[in-house]
Amino acid sequence: MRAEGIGKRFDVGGSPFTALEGIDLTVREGAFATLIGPSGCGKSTLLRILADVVQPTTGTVEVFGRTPTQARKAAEFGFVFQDPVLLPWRSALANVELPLQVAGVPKDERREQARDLLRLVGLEGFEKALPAKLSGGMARRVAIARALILRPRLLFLDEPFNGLDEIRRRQMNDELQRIWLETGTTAILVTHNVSEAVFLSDQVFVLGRGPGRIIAELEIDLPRPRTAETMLLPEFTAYEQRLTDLLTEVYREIEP
Ligand SMILES: Nc1ncnc2c1ncn2[C@@H]1O[C@H](COP(=O)(O)OP(=O)(O)OP(=O)(O)O)[C@@H](O)[C@H]1O
Repeated sequence: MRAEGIGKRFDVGGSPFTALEGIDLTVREGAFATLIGPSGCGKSTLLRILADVVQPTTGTVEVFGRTPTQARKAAEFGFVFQDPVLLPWRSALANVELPLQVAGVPKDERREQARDLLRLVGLEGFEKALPAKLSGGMARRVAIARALILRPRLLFLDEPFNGLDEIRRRQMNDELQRIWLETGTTAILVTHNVSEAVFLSDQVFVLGRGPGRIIAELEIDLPRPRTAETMLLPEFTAYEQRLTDLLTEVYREIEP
């Protein structure tokens, strides 16, 4: 996907506020890309523009040769939000199959696909569980399974592991990498977490603020699948340090 000259102005209490300006980015097909930057730099807004949820004020987006609206209508997008937003009265399986139900897919077929996906996200045996019975990590896996059920070419993830402790977050990063490798989808993640960005990504876009813009792009060239051992490699630590330095610069610009 390619975005060119993306800008976004909001009307805040009658005055214009420029949230994003001059954003150019290209995410390779099949890559795992991450947007990282300080709070309020426009990461979520940019993700929503790429996903056709919000319209840009300037610029264009092209997704596999289509406009974002065409791609969204062709069900090429999957979305995982910060909050898993599961329907509390539906079982894990029924939550995952919902997009297929809406699309009118017969019951047996959608059940089978939902079951396969729950297995893929490591929740075999929890098909009948209601969301209230699931841990935070499990609920997020259900949300990822639901986002994958229409077999999207592009998966958008907006801080999906916020609020999980460090160990759970690492487990979810492992799972997400495995799922991404198995499905071959292109993924775009928003995060604040430097290790998460390095662990998961092929491409990292660092955003600065005032207005939101891309200040650096980092290629993470580490073999897959990445593991706990990968995180101990000097190359891994060097990428973390480089990213931390870039973010420190950005924070210094905001609050010297
Ligand atoms: N609908 C809106 N109307 C007015 N201003 C908005 C709107 N949506 C976002 N903004 C503003 O645009 C800026 C970017 O917001 P956005 O949520 O995209 O940032 P972010 O980098 O994702 O932040 P965080 O990391 O805290 O989630 C913020 O200053 C925010 O207040």
